[in-house]
Amino acid sequence: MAAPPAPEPTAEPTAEPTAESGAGPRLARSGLRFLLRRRRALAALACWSLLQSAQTFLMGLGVARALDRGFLAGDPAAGLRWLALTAAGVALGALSAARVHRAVAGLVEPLRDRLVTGVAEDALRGTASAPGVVSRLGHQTELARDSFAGLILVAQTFVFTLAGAVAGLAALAPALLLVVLPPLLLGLAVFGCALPPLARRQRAVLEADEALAACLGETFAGLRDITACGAEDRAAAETGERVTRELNAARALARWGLFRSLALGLGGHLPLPLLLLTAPWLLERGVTAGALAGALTYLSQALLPALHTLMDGVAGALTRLQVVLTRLRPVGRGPEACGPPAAEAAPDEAAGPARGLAWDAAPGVAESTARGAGRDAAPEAAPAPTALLARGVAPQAVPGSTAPAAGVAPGAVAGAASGSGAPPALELRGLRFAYGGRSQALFSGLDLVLPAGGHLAVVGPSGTGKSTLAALAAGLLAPTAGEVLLNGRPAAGLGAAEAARLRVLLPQDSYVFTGTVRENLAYLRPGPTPDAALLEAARAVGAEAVVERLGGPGGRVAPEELSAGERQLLALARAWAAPAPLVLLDEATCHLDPAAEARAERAFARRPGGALLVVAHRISSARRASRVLVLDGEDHVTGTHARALARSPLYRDLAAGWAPPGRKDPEAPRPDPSDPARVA
Ligand SMILES: Nc1ncnc2c1ncn2[C@@H]1O[C@H](COP(=O)(O)OP(=O)(O)OP(=O)(O)O)[C@@H](O)[C@H]1O
Repeated sequence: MAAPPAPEPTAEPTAEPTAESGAGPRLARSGLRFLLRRRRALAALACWSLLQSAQTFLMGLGVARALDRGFLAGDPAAGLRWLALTAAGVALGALSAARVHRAVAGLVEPLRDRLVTGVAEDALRGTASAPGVVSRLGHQTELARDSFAGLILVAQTFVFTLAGAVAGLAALAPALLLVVLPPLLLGLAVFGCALPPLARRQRAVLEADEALAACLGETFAGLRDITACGAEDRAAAETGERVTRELNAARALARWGLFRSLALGLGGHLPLPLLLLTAPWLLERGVTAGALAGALTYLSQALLPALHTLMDGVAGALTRLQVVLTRLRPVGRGPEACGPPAAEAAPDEAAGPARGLAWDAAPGVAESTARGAGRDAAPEAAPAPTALLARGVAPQAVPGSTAPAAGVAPGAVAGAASGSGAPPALELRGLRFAYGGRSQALFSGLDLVLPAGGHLAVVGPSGTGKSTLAALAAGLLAPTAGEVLLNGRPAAGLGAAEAARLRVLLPQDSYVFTGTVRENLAYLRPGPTPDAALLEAARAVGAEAVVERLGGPGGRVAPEELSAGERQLLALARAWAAPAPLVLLDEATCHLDPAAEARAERAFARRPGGALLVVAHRISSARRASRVLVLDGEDHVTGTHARALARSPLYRDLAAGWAPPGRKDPEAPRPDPSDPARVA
């Protein structure tokens, strides 16, 4: 069964993240309540801001009077006095700016205290993870404070500048207001309408960017597993989808950004030419040349910059504040990494706005879920390839691949038969390989045939190329010369997904991912798999106790809570349940004790029609195989255990101290007369 197709990237990002619908207005209301409870700080802010209004007021008035009563009236001294008064207003404004910042601090510091207290209390209650607490106590609360301060300053500057300019225009000539106010109000109305969608689009860009970053992080960290599972196409498709989503979100934001420009044009720029166009009409009604110049000063020096700051800053600050506050006290989900969409998340993770917002209450700032916390998620909670694997999409489901039929019994190998006529599971023809042109070749002309049902152990000292051989056999490395055939097909010509259908490679560090036991064990199987089949796989390799302890197929797997051996057992069960004809164990049982290792290897050797290549880290492992390949520098010896003993001094050394002579060997391999494994 093919996996459900990945959702088509939408032309426009979802306007409102579902779980956070209504969070904006609720934040605004609770923010207002927060401010109203601090009337003294508000009053101080208003008082000092009035001085800024006075500065604005004097700015245009001073220019007008300097012209009308000074320079144009032939009294330059009066003109200079008015200009001096205007300069004094500027000094007054500078003084008030410092006080305004202090008053703003009186409003925003309590917010930070409140946030810090809440996070600390959560940490003490043990409901927050350490990395999350550190980030929330530091970066996130600072971001909330800065965004809140920015919002207050932008709003305060605009309101008090507007008040000063309107008062000044009224003082110069009320007729000026008739020209200036209508476009200004129209611009503000347009901006007011565009602000909520703008903030949503800005938020969508932020979330798309975070999701892409999280997805890329997981993908890069899990590259080896992605390659081993043949999931490159899938990973590329998902990453590409995130890129497209971010692109679409950015385009949507840019489209809505046009309204911001329109609003600025109407409210800030249009009054200037209007004043010039209506100058004759205004002059007829007694407006002086100085008053006109003063009005132009108000527009260009005060209103336009204030509008610019408001329209540029408010949407971004609002969005940042909303995002940070909802994360500190989550009402929804954080950045979505490469993983199942929200609907697939565990119910506890998808919890909606059940809690209050960060403004309202110091205690109880909630721990984000591993997903909701985005980059704060405990790093160990979901190992790198998790998201890719957790999608439950087997590599066979990669578009374009030919998936084997669903419902293959565990341990039964799809398309493989041990009978005559079946192609070998693995064949190496004249294999030559060196890492780089100048390195010594690890293999030069190695021939090897591993038939369906065969069991080969690769042994040799460290660094002789055992893992390299496994990677070559898996098609993960390309030979310098010669050929690797998987099930009779050149590995070089296989797509990643097709190669993954023909072999499973288990490295020393086995990966399990956050999800259910079922998802972990069934990952390499196409289509739905009955639990009984998964339990059978677990039993076969000796993982039943781990599965039981985790709560059966539906139990949750937390990789960081498993020992290395337990992780290996789950990975072995997954490989055993896979329909691939060839299993390559590259020291994949190194964390198991000898008895557990023996049980797992025998289980793989018994897989009907399945071939096994084991990179052995214990000589007992080699003893169980029907053929042994001894890597000893340029010399390769292969054959049965007896033949290897006879022909390879190295193998004799490795086997020394093994079973005492004459003792019945419990690891003696089953007779395998049909196995034509050979090395030239
Ligand atoms: N990516 C690489 N680039 C260059 N040289 C490499 C690379 N990987 C491995 N080698 C070298 O190739 C040789 C064989 O490495 P390989 O890991 O296959 O040996 P091994 O027999 O599996 O060793 P061990 O038993 O210690 O795991 C070593 O000398 C190693 O340093």
